[in-house]
Amino acid sequence: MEELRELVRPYRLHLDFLRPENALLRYPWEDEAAMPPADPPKPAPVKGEGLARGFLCKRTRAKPKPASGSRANSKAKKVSNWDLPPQRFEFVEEKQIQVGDWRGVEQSGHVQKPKAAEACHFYRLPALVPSVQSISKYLLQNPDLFSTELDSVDKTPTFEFYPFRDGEWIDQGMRHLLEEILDRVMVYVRLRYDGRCAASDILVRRYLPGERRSHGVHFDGHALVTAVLGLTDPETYQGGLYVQPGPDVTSRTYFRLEPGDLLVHSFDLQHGVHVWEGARYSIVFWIKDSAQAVRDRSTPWYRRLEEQGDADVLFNLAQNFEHGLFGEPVDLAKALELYELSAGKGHHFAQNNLGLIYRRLHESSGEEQLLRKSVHWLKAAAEAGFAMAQKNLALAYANGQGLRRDDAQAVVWMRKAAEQLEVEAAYMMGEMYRRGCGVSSQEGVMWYLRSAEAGFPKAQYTVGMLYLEGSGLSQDLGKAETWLKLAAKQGNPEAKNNVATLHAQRGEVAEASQIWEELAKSGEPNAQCNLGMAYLRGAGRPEDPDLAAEWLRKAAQQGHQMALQALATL
Ligand SMILES: O=C(O)CCC(=O)C(=O)O
Ligand SMILES: [Fe+2]
Repeated sequence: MEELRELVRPYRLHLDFLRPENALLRYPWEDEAAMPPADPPKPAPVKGEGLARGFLCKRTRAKPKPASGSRANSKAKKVSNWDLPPQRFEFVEEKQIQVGDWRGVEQSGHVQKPKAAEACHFYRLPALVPSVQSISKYLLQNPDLFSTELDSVDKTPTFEFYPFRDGEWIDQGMRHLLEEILDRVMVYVRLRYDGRCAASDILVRRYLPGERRSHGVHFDGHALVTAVLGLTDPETYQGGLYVQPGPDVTSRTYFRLEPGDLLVHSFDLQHGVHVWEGARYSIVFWIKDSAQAVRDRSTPWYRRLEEQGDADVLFNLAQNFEHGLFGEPVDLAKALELYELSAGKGHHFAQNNLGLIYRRLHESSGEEQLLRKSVHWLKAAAEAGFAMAQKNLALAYANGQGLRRDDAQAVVWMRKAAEQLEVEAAYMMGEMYRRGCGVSSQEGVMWYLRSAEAGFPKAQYTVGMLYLEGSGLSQDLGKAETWLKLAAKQGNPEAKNNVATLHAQRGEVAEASQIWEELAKSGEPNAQCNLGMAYLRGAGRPEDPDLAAEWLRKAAQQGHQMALQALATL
């Protein structure tokens, strides 16, 4: 055994964070009696991963923790949104309805649109489906149906599964279980919205501990109507589907959905999902205004409604023109015109998008006035309280894009976004600590933990590394491995590499090489180097100098220093 350890020792160096140049600060804040060193070591700059390219904060020293009893400590502490229980939406109106052969109750609710006279209406049909047990059983028995592919926006796995797509059944097992339910949903939707409505997609989502458990606030712009079927007992989890009519989290309320309850809303409902505790499953039905729209994958209702000037319609249509979606051509001039109209009506999503588009246009043209417009709109949305814009404004301050570079302001705005239960912003607060932007170590680690607990893979990886190193958290190899495994399960390549490394350090070289091989084939340089070493030393792989050289070369071509050194000794 000792011999194997000896063989795999170099792998330890491949743990990214353990390389001297990436070493984390160590502050003994866990020990109440101890104070941080008077002159703490400067944090090492870390390359741009995680934040926008070019992000590099000035190095600042972490401030010593105030001694207990000091003024700072005795100030009444504001309760964080992260510690408040989710607030529930209460339906007050209800009436008896008949949907085909189903008689039941329709509950109506609405929220006022910000800065507009209109309200957005939605409905809950309690117990539309008498039992969802067989569906839940099917989903539990087939966990692999859920995709671990990465979301195009935030690059984390989605854990979603489409049994029905573009008007066609894909999964016959689910067809058997859902066909009658879909019929019932459609009878209701046609009565309530438009007699020609047709189902476009059905999506099953899961939100499990350790996995992604939040979808930021958004519109379902591709569907005229969305219906969400509850599958999980709401007593067993906290949070869930929420409506957020205003720009900020304080306007957010959560829908209680018993298994079998249906919640129905239109394209202009600002909503999202955040699950604090427990596990939740849901089924989402996306419905268009005609069978033709399903066939064409189009959203014709926006063109029909455009003239009425609703800010949500203008925003959704602008997105279609910006990206050439749903049958519209890419037309940036038209997109800008619509975004401007929507932003002028106070639409914070439109304002945020304008901020980003104007910055892109500035980058390609060099026109200063475009950058001023970008900052104007980002600030408008951020000051209104919109977390996405606050995050973008923070990065603009950190990178000096259109604003004088200002780390303190970057932290202020990122903290505001993170306080709104934004898992990526929370992770970035941790990064800001690690990059020496003036976030205390205590606060930085707290944000990493919040983000990790909410399922954000990069934060899970980082928390794993903090436990491994005993940096900021007391060293705990068990917890380290648990967090690294969670991040690895969500596809984080560095975490997979380090889980393999931990196996290797215990002498479990077969398991280690297996993981490295998979990862190396996907192009991860640390794993390529480690696999090369495994072939070189015959650890977990037959000794094979040719294969060793091949993998080491692949890693070296990506600039991997260890691989370069190892190659030089061959
Ligand atoms: O899971 C849910 O309840 C809804 C998810 C959602 O909003 C979406 O998929 O667009
Ligand atoms: Fe949605």
